[in-house]
Parts: sequence; C-alpha cells; structure tokens
Amino acid sequence: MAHIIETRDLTRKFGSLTAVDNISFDVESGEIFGLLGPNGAGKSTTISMLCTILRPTSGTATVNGFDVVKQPSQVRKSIGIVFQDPSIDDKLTGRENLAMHGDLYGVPRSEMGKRIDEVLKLVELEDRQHDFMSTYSSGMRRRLEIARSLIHYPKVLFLDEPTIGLDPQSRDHIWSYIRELIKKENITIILTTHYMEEADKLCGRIAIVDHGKIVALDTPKKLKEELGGETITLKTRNNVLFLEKVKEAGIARSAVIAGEEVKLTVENAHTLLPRVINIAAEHKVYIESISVQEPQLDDVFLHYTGRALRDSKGKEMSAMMRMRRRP
Ligand SMILES: Nc1ncnc2c1ncn2[C@@H]1O[C@H](COP(=O)(O)OP(=O)(O)OP(=O)(O)O)[C@@H](O)[C@H]1O
Repeated sequence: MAHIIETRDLTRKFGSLTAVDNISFDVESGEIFGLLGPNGAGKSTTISMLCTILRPTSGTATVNGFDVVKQPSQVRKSIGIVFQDPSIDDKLTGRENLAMHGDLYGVPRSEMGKRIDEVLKLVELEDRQHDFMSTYSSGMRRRLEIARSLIHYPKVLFLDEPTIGLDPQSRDHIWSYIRELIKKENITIILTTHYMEEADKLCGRIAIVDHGKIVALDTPKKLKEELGGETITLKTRNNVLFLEKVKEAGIARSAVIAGEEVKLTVENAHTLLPRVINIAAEHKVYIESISVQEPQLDDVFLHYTGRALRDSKGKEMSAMMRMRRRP
C-alpha cells in the first residue's frame, strides 16, 4: 500500500453548501499530517468522512487501504478518534473507562491489562487510574481520551482540535504525548487545528484548508520558505486608510489587516521601510508600532486565504496571536 490515507476529489455537501470541495491528498505512514483552517473551513467534515461518520457526496477515500464507503467496518478497526466533544463516563474510573473501550473494540482479555498499562503510561495517568473521571481536570480528560483512542492499536489516529480549550501548560503536555506516540506506536496522526503554533510545532506536513478546499500543502518550513520575502507588521491609528494607500502604491506582494495590525509581505523590508513610513506621513496616519519578521505560518495563511485565521470559539486565539506577534 502506497499511502495510509488517500483521498480523491472528496466532496461533501449539506444542501446547497459545499463543506468539502473536491479535496485530494495522500498521507504517508508515520507522519503527523495537519489540517489547518478557520472555523467552518471543512476540517471536521473531512475527518468525519475519513472516519466513516459521514458519507461523501462524491469522490473517494481509503484509510489503511480500505474504502471508507465500501469497507467502513475495516476502516473503523484501523482508526482511533479523539473528537472535539467526547463523551466520557464520569461514573467510571480512568482504568474502567479504558477497559470498557477495549471491550467495545474487541481487545482480547488476555492483552487488555498490558495494553491499558501501556496507554496509561504514555499519557502519564498511572497515578490517577483508579480515580473517578469526574475528578479529572480538562487536560487529564483529554489525555485519557487519547489513551482510550489507542487501546485497540489503531494504525491511524484522528485528533480533532486536540488542545482546544486547554491552558498553555496542558497544551504543551498534549504536544509531547503526541510526539511520544509517533515514536513508540506504529501510528499515523491526522490532526485538525486552528492553532498556527500547534501546526507549526507538531506537523510534518500541513494542508491549509479554506472554504472546503486545500489552498496549500507542504511542510511548515517549505510553506514559509516558498512565501519568501519578509513581513512588515504595523499598528497604525487608521489601518484602513493606510492599507488602501499601500495597496495604491503597489509596493507589497500582499497587504492585509490582521486583527489590529496591518501586515505587508514584501521582497526586501529594509529598502522599503522608508517608503512605507512616507506613505503613512503623507496621509497623516500615525504609526504606533512597526516590526520586520521572517514569514511565519500565519503569514502563509494570510497569503493563501487573504485573511487572518480567526477563532470564533473564543478570544484565546487572538490573545495568543497578539502575544506571539509582540517582539
Ligand atoms: N451536519 C451539518 N449540516 C449542515 N451544515 C454543516 C453540518 N456540518 C458542518 N456543516 C457546515 O459545513 C461547513 C464546514 O464545517 P466543519 O465543521 O467541517 O468546519 P471546521 O473546519 O471543522 O470548523 P471548526 O474549526 O469550527 O470545527 C460549515 O459551514 C458548517 O456550518
């Protein structure tokens, strides 16, 4: 088998809305493959089709060599899933929860104890295994969900927003477990996220998804290199006017407003800086801050989609991005 996952022209419509629009990609065995995109881009719908939860409207997909429409039960045996809104039974202990899931997935009784020990160790929950789930923190729950999804030795693990709603420390923990997993288990991970940092740090390759289509697909490094040039980030008292005047001057490859800032992608920032400052001065736009950076993944996203990656689920993303952007 060439690839652990293959999709060809995969499409899913909901009435007149095309949530996933002719998506084709391959995933290599053993890689962490990221689907990155804003809310509503079609990431969960793509994963749901690969997990046989949703039927494609058209196109094909195989997982571990099995067709998602024609061989759904073989696909299900090959995969583990950690979804955004999981149901974990609070009345069970962590260990009981894993055993129940192992039973559901047909893990032989003779192997069960050993496997539960292994997955508990992987997410460092051995000490809490006999406590009721109701006493777990949200980070611990997410860790148990990951352990649970691995109980039947899946070939492919789908992680849908694995760190959403978690504090930065728990997020770091989850990232290190995911890296451990790749080392210790013979597994491939498909991860959806709208955290740029998560995609950048974890994924071998990233598909940027927007409006149901893949707009770019490569390693984070290559995506950034291909964008080339530099990014000038400015905060001004009149971003709209400033953007308009910069666009009129035709000096930037791309110019967009991202949150409270204007981002310009240019060939050579240092030769262009005086020009940029002059444009602001000519139109009496006060510049509050200005900085020059190598392109980041969010600049790649801006370049391909023409907009910033917003998080409609909360303010933490914009807060996090603002913090990251501060020099
Ligand atoms: N069951 C459904 N019925 C109708 N429309 C749906 C359904 N599920 C998803 N959609 C729509 O399909 C589009 C893609 O949604 P999807 O959940 O795949 O996006 P996403 O990229 O996973 O977003 P998020 O980051 O918010 O999870 C959205 O416009 C959404 O409203």
